[in-house]
Amino acid sequence: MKIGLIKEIKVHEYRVGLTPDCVSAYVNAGHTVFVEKDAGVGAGFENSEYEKVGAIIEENKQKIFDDSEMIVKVKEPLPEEYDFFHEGQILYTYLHIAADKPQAQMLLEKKVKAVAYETITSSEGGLPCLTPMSEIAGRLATQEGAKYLEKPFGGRGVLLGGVPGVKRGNVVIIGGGIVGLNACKMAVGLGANVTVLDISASRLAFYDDLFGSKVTTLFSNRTNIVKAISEADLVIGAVLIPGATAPKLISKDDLKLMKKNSVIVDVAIDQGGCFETSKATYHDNPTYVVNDVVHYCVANMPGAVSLTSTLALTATTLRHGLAIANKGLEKALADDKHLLNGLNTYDGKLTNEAVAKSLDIPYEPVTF
Ligand SMILES: NC(=O)C1=CN([C@@H]2O[C@H](COP(=O)(O)OP(=O)(O)OC[C@H]3O[C@@H](n4cnc5c(N)ncnc54)[C@H](O)[C@@H]3O)[C@@H](O)[C@H]2O)C=CC1
Ligand SMILES: CC(=O)C(=O)O
Ligand SMILES: [Mg+2]
Repeated sequence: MKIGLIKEIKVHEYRVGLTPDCVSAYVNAGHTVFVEKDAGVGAGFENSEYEKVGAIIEENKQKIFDDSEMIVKVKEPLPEEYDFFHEGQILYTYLHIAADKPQAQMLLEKKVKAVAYETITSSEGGLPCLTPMSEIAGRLATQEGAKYLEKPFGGRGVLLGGVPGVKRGNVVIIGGGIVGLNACKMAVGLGANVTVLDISASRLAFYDDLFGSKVTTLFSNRTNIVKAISEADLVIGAVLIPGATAPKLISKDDLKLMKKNSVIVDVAIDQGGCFETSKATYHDNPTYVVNDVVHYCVANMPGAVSLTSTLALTATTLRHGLAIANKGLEKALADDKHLLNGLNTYDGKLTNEAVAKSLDIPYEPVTF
């Protein structure tokens, strides 16, 4: 198969969809890999390293799209990239289309066969190709939250760990999945007072077993959310209903209950965010203020730690990418229901139920 590796164009997105080691695996399996010039530079991989393992470096982005049967990326296509695609092309990347109707329409109109990393499942449960980025985003969420609590960055001037004689900061994590767990580990490590809210009793029990009295667990309901955020210095939004837009759990009015210059990090922003006031920001200007609450809503947080992220991401995406290349997409989907769960659009059909529901577009499952 002919595979095109595209350089990301999102603001301050430095990850790349394939490392030289990944390219080597494709080439050794008999595939041709076109690498857009400098695609890997932001993650520390030079063109020469790709060339050494057999990639063809190409400067002309349109030519790569024209010549490739499968495009491998990290982030969703941006509007400037829509015209590059051709009918029947395979796209293997994060899509997050539940909160991005124009992109969904483009993929449907162009009949792109789009496999989204974030809806691929596994036999052990969970979302294996989202997990590594959620681990990173969770850890970063606490790190960024701690930074924006600093006065020069607009925060209320609170050190999360406190010091002897002065109380610790309060961190509230809404959604205790992978992002939540990793945010929690970092917050506990910093010595903060941590509260985790989730709708899953078993998930809360897991936290209780893991952290004991270091973490307070609460059922995620209106009463508990309102009380928790009113006492918080840092609130981390980390809910997910796979494929769907995030539920809005905190309204603009609710922010008035929060402390002045407290901080929200809405990691769920790529699925639309779980705060009414969240809107996507970029690493070059990551925060804004609403009702005296600092909002950090970067939708590609892992892009900031591009080397760690690229190694973690590609370690999990390579297997399915190789299966698609080796068997052809249709056979790979027929053989693996977990990969089929990753399929979001095919031949003009929206093939993921949760995504279709969020977009109010008919769900048209496909079988192979
Ligand atoms: N901004 C960024 O750069 C990144 C964003 N993400 C996003 O972070 C979000 C979370 O991802 P994961 O932790 O991997 O998902 P996950 O599926 O592991 O965890 C989600 C958790 O939310 C809980 N939940 C669902 N509804 C809830 C509610 N009403 N109240 C409280 N909890 C609720 C679930 O029970 C689950 O435990 C996703 O939207 C994901 O795409 C992930 C990586 C990077
Ligand atoms: C998951 C995601 O959106 C990211 O890593 O950017
Ligand atoms: Mg994202």
